[in-house]
Amino acid sequence: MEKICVAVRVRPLVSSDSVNGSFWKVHDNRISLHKIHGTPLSNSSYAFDHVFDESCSNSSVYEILTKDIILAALNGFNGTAFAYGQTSSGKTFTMNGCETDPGVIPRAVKDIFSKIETMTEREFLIRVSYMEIYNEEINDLLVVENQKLQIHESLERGVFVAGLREEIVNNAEQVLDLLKVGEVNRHFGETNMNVRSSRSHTIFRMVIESKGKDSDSSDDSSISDIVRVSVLNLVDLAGSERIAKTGADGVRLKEGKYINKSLMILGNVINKLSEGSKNRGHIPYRDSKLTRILQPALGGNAKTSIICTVAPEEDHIEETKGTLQFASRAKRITNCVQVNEILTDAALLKRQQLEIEELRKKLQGSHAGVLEQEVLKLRNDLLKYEMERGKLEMELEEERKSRNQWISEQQMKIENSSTTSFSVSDCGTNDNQGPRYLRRGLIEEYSDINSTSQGDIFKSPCLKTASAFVVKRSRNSTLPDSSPSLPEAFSNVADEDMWLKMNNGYVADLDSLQITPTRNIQSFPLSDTTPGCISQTAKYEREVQDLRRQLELANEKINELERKNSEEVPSSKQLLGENPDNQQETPLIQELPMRLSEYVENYKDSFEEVLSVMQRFALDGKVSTDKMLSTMSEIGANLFATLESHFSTENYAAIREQQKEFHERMNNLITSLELSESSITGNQKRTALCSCEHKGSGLGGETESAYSKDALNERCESLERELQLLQIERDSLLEKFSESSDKLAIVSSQKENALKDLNIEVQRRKNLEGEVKQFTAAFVCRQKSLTSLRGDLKTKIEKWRTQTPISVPKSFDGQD
Ligand SMILES: Nc1ncnc2c1ncn2[C@@H]1O[C@H](COP(=O)(O)OP(=O)(O)OP(=O)(O)O)[C@@H](O)[C@H]1O
Repeated sequence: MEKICVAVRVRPLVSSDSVNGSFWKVHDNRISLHKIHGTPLSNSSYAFDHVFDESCSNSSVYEILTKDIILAALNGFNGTAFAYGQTSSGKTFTMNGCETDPGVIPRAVKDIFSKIETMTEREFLIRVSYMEIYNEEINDLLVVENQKLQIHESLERGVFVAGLREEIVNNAEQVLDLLKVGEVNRHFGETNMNVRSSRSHTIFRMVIESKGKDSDSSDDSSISDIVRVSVLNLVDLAGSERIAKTGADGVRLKEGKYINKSLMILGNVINKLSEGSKNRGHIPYRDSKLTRILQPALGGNAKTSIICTVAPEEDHIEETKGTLQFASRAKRITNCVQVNEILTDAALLKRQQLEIEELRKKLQGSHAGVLEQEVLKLRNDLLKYEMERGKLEMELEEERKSRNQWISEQQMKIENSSTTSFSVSDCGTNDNQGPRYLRRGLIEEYSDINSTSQGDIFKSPCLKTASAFVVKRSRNSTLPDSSPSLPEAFSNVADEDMWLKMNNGYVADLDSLQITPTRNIQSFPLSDTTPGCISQTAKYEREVQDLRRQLELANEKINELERKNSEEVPSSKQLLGENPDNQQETPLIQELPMRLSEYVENYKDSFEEVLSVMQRFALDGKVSTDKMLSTMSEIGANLFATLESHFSTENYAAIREQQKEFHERMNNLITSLELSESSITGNQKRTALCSCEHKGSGLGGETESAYSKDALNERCESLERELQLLQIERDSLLEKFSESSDKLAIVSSQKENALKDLNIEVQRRKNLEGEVKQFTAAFVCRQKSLTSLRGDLKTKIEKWRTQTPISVPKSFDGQD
């Protein structure tokens, strides 16, 4: 922001008006109105940037006031210097000067060219135009025909006078010559106040274009393609005038009115501008052509200096005061000054290339490629981990399956072992003399038992229970003498198993039987330190012992019944013998023990076969406890039915009642046994699970499995841990992948934007190239037409010279 530089210049006294001398005194940059004898008047002192007194030369005015603006114009700043003041105050003298003291304009012209010569690093193109605003019409002072030109405005050129001739000049002389031409065409008129009064506002304009000279360096060349374009306006305004003083009439009066009107509008513009940006409101630039053309100089982009010329005479005090007030207001105006640079097509192209290069660098700088590679690597890693994870999951699944299978097998075994824990009396003897033998067995299914011939099945109440042992009579073999005798009872099942293990399954007491263990002897852990396991096992053992006791009681009952039965048989026989109706049954009753014995003997093998089948089914897991029990009940019922058919006596009816009662009791006992078994089974399952989970708790044949199960568990846990780690790693990778994807998306969008910009720039470049071609073609065409016109003009001049006796002025000679 830069304030307008305002100076006041006091014209020397004109001889005819200088009787009373100057009423204005100049001191430094202050001008004051004095009385005739030098007494200062109040409220009549004005200060400005510069005040030039009467003795000041044009040289000083130029040097102090306008030289900087002129030189700034060479560096790309717009500049305006104009003279304002009443008529005959010395404006034209200041701007144009005289031969002995050239004014601002000729000095500026000379200075510009002399300065250009020193600025060897740049090359200049200077165009000059000269116009006047006469009666509010714009005339071209360099081309007489160009009258009443119009003002236009465009983005590229701003406000400009269309059709105004602009001469390209190479030196000061050329310009001065043009000035002379303009002076010839300018409107002057004689008034009472000035014999050569300017009747128009003149604007001498120099358009200075410059650019750095070409250099080898690419950077310098890009700078050199930046063209500075500045407009220097040197304005000589027409002076305000009072009609009464000037005595103007007719044309002069009309001129005067236009002059005053335009000056008044200029004053208004200055007033508005001096009010500051907040209060200025609308600036009436368009109210006159003068203000319109000077718009950039007034509050716009230009360095502006105003020289206000005043007449020192007493007669012009009021006009001088008006001028000083105008100057005071102008002093408050601030312009926004900046270098005007435009880009040539080449510069534009180079700048675009630079921008493209910058975009490329930006793209490279964004590490898009690196990120893409990183993302690719992460994707590969992720894929690899996913594959590994899948593999591990499959392995884990297999491990789980095998573990579950193992556990179910173990549970099944445990269940089987528990569901068949009941006692069996030795069915292989019919003399009731054999030892009571407590045994646990494995019986699960008896699916084919029904298909077996019922007649071949040993139908005995004893078969309600089953043994895990194949019991065979070793008819032709003798047991070793060293066979141990079976203890009456075991404290627990483990002891029992241990005993069997140690004695290879042979029992000396069962001298007529060979007992072969058909299962792996399974035991429950003695060394199980798990409290839950201990308690469960102990409970289980207690329940088993209770059941054993109950069964022993039941067996005793059965024995007793059988004994009673045998005692009753003689009396029955007696009864049968006395009763002739029963004669047919007597031999049967008499033969009963023998036949029963035979019966038992005959079906012994069948019974063993049944047991064998049951044993096999049990081992194959085909027999359920329910089915086994129901089959046994059926066998028992058949046996009773057989006995009933043989002993249909009243006594036997009582025995039968007792047997029925026994049968019911047995059923009840079996029911309670089943309930206890299911309870035990549940406990055993839990016990087994506890045992499995407890490291090192396996015993006997199961120890290895237990250890392998532990290993499996450890392996599973390890795999699960690895899986968790992999999942964490995978999540981390996914997170990284997500972040990278986000970055990639951003970079991609940047890349897309950059590419879009690139395309736009390329398109712009193409358009510009097209425009350059068009302009070049138009320029060539124009040059051709110019050459043609010059040729015609030359011909005409030659013709004119030859035809007219008047000598043609030299200035029209030649190319001009
Ligand atoms: N500083 C000066 N030194 C010597 N003579 C001057 C000076 N200023 C003006 N004059 C003379 O005063 C006369 C009027 O000056 P000039 O024509 O420059 O006034 P003007 O302001 O341009 O008038 P107008 O507005 O009517 O054109 C001229 O004869 C001029 O030579």
